[in-house]
Amino acid sequence: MLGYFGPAGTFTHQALRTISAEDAVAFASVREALEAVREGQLLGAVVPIENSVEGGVSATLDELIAGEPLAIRREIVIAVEFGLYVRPGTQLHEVREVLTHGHAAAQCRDWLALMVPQATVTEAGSTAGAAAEVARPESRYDAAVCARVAGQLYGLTELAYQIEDNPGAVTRFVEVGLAGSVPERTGADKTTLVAYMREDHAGALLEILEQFAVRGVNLSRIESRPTKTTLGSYCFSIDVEGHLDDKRVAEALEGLHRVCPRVHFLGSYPRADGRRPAVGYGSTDEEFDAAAEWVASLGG
Ligand SMILES: O=C(O)C(=O)Cc1ccccc1
Repeated sequence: MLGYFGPAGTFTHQALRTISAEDAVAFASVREALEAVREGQLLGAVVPIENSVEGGVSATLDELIAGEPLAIRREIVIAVEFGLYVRPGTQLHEVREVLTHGHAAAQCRDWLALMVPQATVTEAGSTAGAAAEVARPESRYDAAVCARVAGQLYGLTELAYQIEDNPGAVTRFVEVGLAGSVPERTGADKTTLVAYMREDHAGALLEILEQFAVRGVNLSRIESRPTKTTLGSYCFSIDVEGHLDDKRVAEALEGLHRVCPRVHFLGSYPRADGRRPAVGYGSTDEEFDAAAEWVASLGG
């Protein structure tokens, strides 16, 4: 069975529904969902990882870095549209307390400031959790910013829809399982990894980037995250275009292993958009093989 960052009605739940119609278990936090995968209670879990407006979801990136190895085996990208939902009867001018997930608040900041300037916005665990809370008659919160399905599910009234400041925003979710088997290469894949930087070393970040650049590997995301040991100590969470079975990617990983004190491989998996990377000259598998054969032949 799969788990997801819930409760029912979250955007993560919607993402999960695009890949599975079977029953799934909701968890109140990304940590709890991933912990259940680590403990073997679930086949996998769907969690948010990146938003086109807000960037990486730090709770997920941090959880993937910490603890027992987990691996991403699929990505799901969905459009996110938000609405403002209240208990039946509440009018817009009566909304004083808004509850929602931090990413939703950030994506609707301008609209909320303009349309409910009198309101205070409080962060909830999730958008659907906020809707469930607002649905309680005695709740101190007047409105939730959430998906339309969540508003409906918890019996709320829609005061406004598509209140996001950046129309067309998408969120990327990943299905995570125990590390071990890597999905087969499709030719349109992504690989996620975490590289730790050598400390007190000039050019350490450049050294990491070089490993990809010289092998023609394009990056689709790179974010620094604190290692949580000392102030100023960082690692990099990176998505690259390609699969572990692509020679250029495998060689880049070997290079990282030589120049970084620690590298975590977090999975190779098919891209949601099916886009194949443009592999520049000198970076195809055939060219890597031909080069290796040539070097092997030199000794006679
Ligand atoms: O709270 C939710 O519904 C989530 O799944 C997390 C989230 C919040 C805002 C945008 C995308 C995902």
